[in-house]
Amino acid sequence: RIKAEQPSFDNETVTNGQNTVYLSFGSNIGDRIMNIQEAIKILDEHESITVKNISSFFESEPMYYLNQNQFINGCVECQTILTPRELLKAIKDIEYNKLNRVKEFDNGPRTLDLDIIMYLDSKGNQIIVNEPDLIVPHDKMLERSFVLEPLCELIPSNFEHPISTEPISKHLSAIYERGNDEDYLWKVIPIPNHNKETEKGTRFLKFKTICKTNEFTAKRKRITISPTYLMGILNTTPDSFSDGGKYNTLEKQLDCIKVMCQEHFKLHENIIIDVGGCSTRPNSVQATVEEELARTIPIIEQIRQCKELPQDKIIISIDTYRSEVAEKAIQVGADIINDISGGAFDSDLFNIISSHPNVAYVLSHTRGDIATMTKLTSYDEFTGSEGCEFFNEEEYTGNNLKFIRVLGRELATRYQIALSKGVRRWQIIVDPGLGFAKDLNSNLKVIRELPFLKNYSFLEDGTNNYTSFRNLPFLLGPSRKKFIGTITKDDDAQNRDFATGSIVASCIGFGADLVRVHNVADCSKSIKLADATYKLLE
Ligand SMILES: Nc1nc2ncc(COP(=O)(O)O)nc2c(=O)[nH]1
Ligand SMILES: Nc1nc2ncc(COP(=O)(O)O)nc2c(=O)[nH]1
Repeated sequence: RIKAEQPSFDNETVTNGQNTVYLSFGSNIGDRIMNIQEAIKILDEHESITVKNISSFFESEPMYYLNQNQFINGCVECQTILTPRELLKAIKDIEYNKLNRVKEFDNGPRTLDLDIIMYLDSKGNQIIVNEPDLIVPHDKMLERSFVLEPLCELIPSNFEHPISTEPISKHLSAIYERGNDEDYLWKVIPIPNHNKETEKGTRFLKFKTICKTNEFTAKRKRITISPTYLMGILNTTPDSFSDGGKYNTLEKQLDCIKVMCQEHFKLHENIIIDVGGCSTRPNSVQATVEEELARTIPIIEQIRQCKELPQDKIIISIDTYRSEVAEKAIQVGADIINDISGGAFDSDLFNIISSHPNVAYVLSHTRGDIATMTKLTSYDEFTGSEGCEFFNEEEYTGNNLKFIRVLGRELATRYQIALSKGVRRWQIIVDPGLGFAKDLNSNLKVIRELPFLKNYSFLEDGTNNYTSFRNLPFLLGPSRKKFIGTITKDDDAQNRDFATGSIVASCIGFGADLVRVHNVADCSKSIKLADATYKLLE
């Protein structure tokens, strides 16, 4: 336990301006996600507290007292004029009076636990408090991956602990170096639960990342060891380049889905079905909203009403950039909004996503629009705000990663816009947009340099706007795309399935967490093989 020296804050700076505080939250009773979302809402509504940033959600094994439920943990960054003592009173009020927490014993189960982790005054100085019932920074934080992992999503990797003066990211690496399995967390993305009989609350997309030391180079790197999710494409558009509208009736679509699932569940636990009613092929004619709704809503309803399908294993995404289609699809049972435009084609889309905090959102990279994207393939210039990039722990200004730095910064800009509209980090899956505003070489770099993109973070000059892709799952959609046909000399998209199986394995080898494919039966096997090879999953 770290004993802080004497309290070193003068009331002046703490009470005269917006202080930045990092809180950790945990819940392991009842609907854990709802408890946490409710607590964050109450925090933000408090007249003297503003929520600025929230980490992902993590599921973790209980520490200290092991005979209890797994926790959902995370961290939240707030601005407040409250002193540390006043803040403690406010969060205890939220725990005990607003969320009716009953504390049976120390380290025991709780509906909600909020702790002050760090407190910086309006000038950015760390405030140290060392009183019997209030120790800041939290005296156990450095032994808790369930605090440091989410916290490292919110602070630059060179952010130091005020007492150890070591970067907090180094303390987290030290925990992982101990190699205790219970220190590794599941990153969870809440999605709706449609099976009323089972537990209420949410289902999750789950991802587990560990730090492995390369036995030859002794370098440590983060690798995901959880199974890759397959997103199977259901094109309901007559002109989609790969299916030519052979699923143009509800019955045919439902039959296709039953076959898709039957094959897939031989090898995998669940499936994501991506329903698309408006082609996003470059230069394709865009369906009207009415056409898109007519092609997608009925089949989503049919899937959700089909008793033969195991509802809790079926996750539905809607491939749309339109807010009206997204809203309607969510109402009839979609779990994920898969938007190729990064929220750029419909200014109301982010509002829809933020009004459904338990629906996941695929934040994709593209440029321009369907008609212009093929011309916008130069990555020599930075667009958007000035700032610096980090990869892993180091600030990076090298030139050889220019493509990834430009791509990362454009994705970070869209990410910041999404958050400014109320979308939460815990909802986001990132897609670097294979085939969208990228030439052949750029598409191959997206795959080859994926590890850098997954470790990318960006600090905007002169602000605290820090965007880290740490723990955000990456979706790649290479299936039957032109860049494959160019290399394999297959002009007809229908002949690219074998090649797609190969490139899917490469995507997983470089760290893809989800892959979007047409041929589910074949790619199911490619994924299983790639997971066994790269993710140590036999
Ligand atoms: N995984 C996990 N284990 C835990 N064990 C004890 C406490 C008690 O924490 P406290 O010392 O802040 O009351 N909190 C957690 C928690 O949030 N997550
Ligand atoms: N998330 C995501 N969604 C997508 N939707 C359509 C297409 C265009 O390909 P298609 O016409 O074969 O569906 N590609 C993607 C993609 O790469 N990622």
